[in-house]
Amino acid sequence: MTQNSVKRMIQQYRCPIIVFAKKSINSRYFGLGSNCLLKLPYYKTINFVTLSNISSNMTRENVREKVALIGSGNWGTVISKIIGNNVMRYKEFHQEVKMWVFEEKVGGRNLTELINEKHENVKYLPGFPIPENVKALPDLSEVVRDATVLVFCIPHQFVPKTCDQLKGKINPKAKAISLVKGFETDETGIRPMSHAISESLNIPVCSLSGANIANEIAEEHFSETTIGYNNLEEGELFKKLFETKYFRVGIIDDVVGVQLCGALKNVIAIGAGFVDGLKLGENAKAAIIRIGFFEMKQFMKKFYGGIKDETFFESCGIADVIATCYGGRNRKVAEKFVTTGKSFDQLEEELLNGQKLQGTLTVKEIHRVLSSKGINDEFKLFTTIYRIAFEGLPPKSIVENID
Ligand SMILES: NC(=O)c1ccc[n+]([C@@H]2O[C@H](COP(=O)([O-])OP(=O)(O)OC[C@H]3O[C@@H](n4cnc5c(N)ncnc54)[C@H](O)[C@@H]3O)[C@@H](O)[C@H]2O)c1
Ligand SMILES: O=P(O)(O)OC[C@H](O)CO
Repeated sequence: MTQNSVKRMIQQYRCPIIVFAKKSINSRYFGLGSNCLLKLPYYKTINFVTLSNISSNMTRENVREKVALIGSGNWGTVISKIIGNNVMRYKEFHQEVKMWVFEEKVGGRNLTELINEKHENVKYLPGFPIPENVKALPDLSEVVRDATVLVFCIPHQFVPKTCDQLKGKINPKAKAISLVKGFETDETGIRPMSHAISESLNIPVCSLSGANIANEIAEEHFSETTIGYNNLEEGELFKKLFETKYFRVGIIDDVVGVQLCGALKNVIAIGAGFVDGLKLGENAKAAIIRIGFFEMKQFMKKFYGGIKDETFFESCGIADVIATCYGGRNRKVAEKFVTTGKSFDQLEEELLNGQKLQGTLTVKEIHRVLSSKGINDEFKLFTTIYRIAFEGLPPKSIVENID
């Protein structure tokens, strides 16, 4: 092998690491220096190691994270664009992203085939290109095989079953981040998605949530988001994976707080939609936002110790309440609930083309917890929203039943 053939190999295979079988045959032997001498755009350094010292040389720096994206709905697809581009920018990551698609037929063809052929999710995010290094797959096991980073972005009702399917299939050293806006409940309280995933798969889980209406971010309009971490190193790695010029990432050591805000703001959005349907104007909507924000904070503090006050003033907190009460799907469908008198299930089916509401389920889930604890009176807005949505209370009660 000549110096030129080694260079060609590096370029052809985009190698970040070159392993030499014999100690005597090393990078100097080829006149390549002890580390990277080629100014290639895709790696900052190329690591030359010999087989004999490969294990000691394989530091965190040169073991690249393989990213699997679990989900490909409206937000999942925007995220595939962001992380697909970012893994190409940083040497910490392997350059392919495998994306799990819950397979379905679109125009008689498999959605995975359409995504891989057109590099576009024609059903959940039509009109926006997906980077070519994002590979859509219908088989969950194949998506997570070898992955060291799992990004969960599916509606919260599908998380338990998806985790069941993942048991025993993932890399035990993997780490995850949940972009899911929802939680699990039972009579005793709530279980954040990060805990549900972590307990099911025995891996650490961070969270990401913010004022993030997917289509606006697909357009690359400026927005912010918040990552909640337990371990700073993981928080910083995830920031690298997600941040772009138009998608600014703040990090805070409050995994639970970040994601609970993301779940509960959907309840407030339903209240805001009722106000819009009733045409009560902006003052009334601002009042619902204020009271909703207060109940959200009370609820979180009651059910979880350790949530930081600062979290409520990050993108995941007040900013997401505002964004979702003006531009989200929960708001839109709640408005139609008032103006058409149809049920939420019917409207979801008719208006969202397969996309899922998270707020209606969360309204039911928190009502169950509040009822079992006998504390509905402490959460008058949340309780009224439940009763309008599911017990036939007139929508105008939204402003009559609150103090
Ligand atoms: N869309 C947004 O603007 C937005 C922004 C931030 C966060 N989120 C959150 O991200 C999460 C994912 O939402 P989304 O917008 O990507 O999805 P979506 O609502 O657009 O689409 C629903 C997805 O669920 C999939 N699905 C249907 N049945 C399934 C099943 N049985 N098992 C697994 N998957 C199934 C569909 O294939 C589709 O990919 C939600 O918690 C949502 O609140 C959404
Ligand atoms: O469309 P929604 O109501 O699910 O809200 C979308 C995002 O969560 C807003 O941040």
